[in-house]
Amino acid sequence: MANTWCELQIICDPVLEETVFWQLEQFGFRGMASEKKGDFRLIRSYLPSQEVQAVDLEALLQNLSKNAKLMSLAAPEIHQQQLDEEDWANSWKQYWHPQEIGNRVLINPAWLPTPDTDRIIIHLDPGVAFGTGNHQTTQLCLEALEDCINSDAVIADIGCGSGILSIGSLLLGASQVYAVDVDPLAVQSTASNRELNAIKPERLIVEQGSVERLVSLVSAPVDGIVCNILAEVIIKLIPQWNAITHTSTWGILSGILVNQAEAVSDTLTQHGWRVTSQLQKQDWCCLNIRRV
Ligand SMILES: C[S@@+](CC[C@H](N)C(=O)[O-])C[C@H]1O[C@@H](n2cnc3c(N)ncnc32)[C@H](O)[C@@H]1O
Repeated sequence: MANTWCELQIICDPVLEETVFWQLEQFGFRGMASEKKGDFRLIRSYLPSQEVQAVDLEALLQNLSKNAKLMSLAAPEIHQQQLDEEDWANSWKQYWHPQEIGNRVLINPAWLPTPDTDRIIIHLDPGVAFGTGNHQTTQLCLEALEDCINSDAVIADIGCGSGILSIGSLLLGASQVYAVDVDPLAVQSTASNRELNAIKPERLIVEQGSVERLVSLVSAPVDGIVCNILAEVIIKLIPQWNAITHTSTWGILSGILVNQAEAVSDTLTQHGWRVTSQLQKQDWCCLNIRRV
């Protein structure tokens, strides 16, 4: 007899999206996917039926309505259905499937079997954190990492999200990564993905915070920086980077729209960095940089 899955569909105000993700994760739901539905968001999430206890589900529904009420928003609309293994797999495939990135990396959702491939596999359960590999900015960073990483490199991942770039760096040959994120949920997600990829905690150190946290964390200047955050945030962080880098540290920056690249480049120049090359996917670009 096939396993069955519980699919929860939640239609809510976009403002509630993060709260809903958080609540679902607390309850143990996996693989959240969200899409636009008119002025609302439709969030789908899944849990094996045998793990669903009626009493917990009721508590989840009450929490979601309470949160909406506190923010004076309409209560989310919730639908639940059972899917058999095959239906679940089919519905899931629309949103999450193994994804090849660049020449060497494959992102595999944690709940799918490990594919037979020569590529480096990053096992990932992004939970609520950003970094599934679906976004162009993450893809650009992973592609750039393929060319930059040399063995023994120590790297700082600023804004680690799910930990995708930290884990990618280590699997591509880096010796150690210091990862930080201002969002505690991202820190949690990076730590659980570290475990999923059987990476020792001393090789991937993850803490809540930003560059100021790295200043006290790193024992020596890092060889590389990856930072996929929005351009305006990157511009604010650049002046702090000299405290954690040496004179030939390289960097990979994304989250930058093509028309923002010049402003980022100008700030880099003012602080002793230069752009060595630029990659682009649709409206997004990725800057390869080096300290001079
Ligand atoms: C676009 S996501 C990138 C996630 C992942 N590194 C990737 O490439 O897919 C940006 C992340 O940066 C974090 N963040 C935003 N501002 C930050 C800051 N000033 N310092 C550190 N992290 C920050 C966010 O919480 C978010 O997790």
